Amino acid sequence: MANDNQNLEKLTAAKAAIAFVKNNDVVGLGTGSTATLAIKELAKLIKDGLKITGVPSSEATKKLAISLGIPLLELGKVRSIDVSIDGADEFTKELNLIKGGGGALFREKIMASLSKKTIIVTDGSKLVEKLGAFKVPIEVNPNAEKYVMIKLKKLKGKPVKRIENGKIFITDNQNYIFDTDFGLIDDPEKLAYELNQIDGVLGHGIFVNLTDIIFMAKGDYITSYHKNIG
Ligand SMILES: O=C(CO)[C@H](O)[C@H](O)COP(=O)(O)O
Repeated sequence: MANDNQNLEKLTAAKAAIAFVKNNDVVGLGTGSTATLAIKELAKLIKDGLKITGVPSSEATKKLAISLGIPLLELGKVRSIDVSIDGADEFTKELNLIKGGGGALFREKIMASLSKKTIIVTDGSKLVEKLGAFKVPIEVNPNAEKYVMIKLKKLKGKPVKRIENGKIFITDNQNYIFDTDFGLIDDPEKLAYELNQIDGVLGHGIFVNLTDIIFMAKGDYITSYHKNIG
């Protein structure tokens, strides 16, 4: 459970990202508590006259955006997104991420892939030296449950099917999530590639080469991490 300081940090990071949204932009709307704060800030600007079209990355975000009166386009119908704002469960200074704590990783990855600029917003607890303390969420078609389990174990993963409130967690795409412990991950790009090769895996929470800027707020300070374009 986030404490008050963490909530304040999330809001600070969210506000820093909102400054990148311009009039008439198509804006990718992330999922989770930090993205929610960004979406609420965006809604305030819309009330003050900013014109944008949002693209939600989950059914929960869609519901929130509709309740705030944000005009929307479906993710599957857009060719390009100007800027997207989302949270993360872990990140490194190389701008590699683990996402999917909320189970929205597949649509979040499509959103990031369509985005000209992807901005990640976090409180001070998400920066790590190496990814992997947070178990990698993997979205699995139920028909491939046992097959994918075997494949993940071959990759030295320890998958656990996600349960929430005593029930099997079902994603917006009607799939399972396997939270998978790979230990600390030396080569996220390699693991991402290997997971992509498994039939029955719709997506996974390792995001490599998909982020442009990360705003992390810690206490009174905000730090930004930028993609190395040199
Ligand atoms: O990937 C996500 C949802 O699938 C979230 O962005 C991630 O879990 C971070 O959430 P929060 O901002 O609540 O800490």
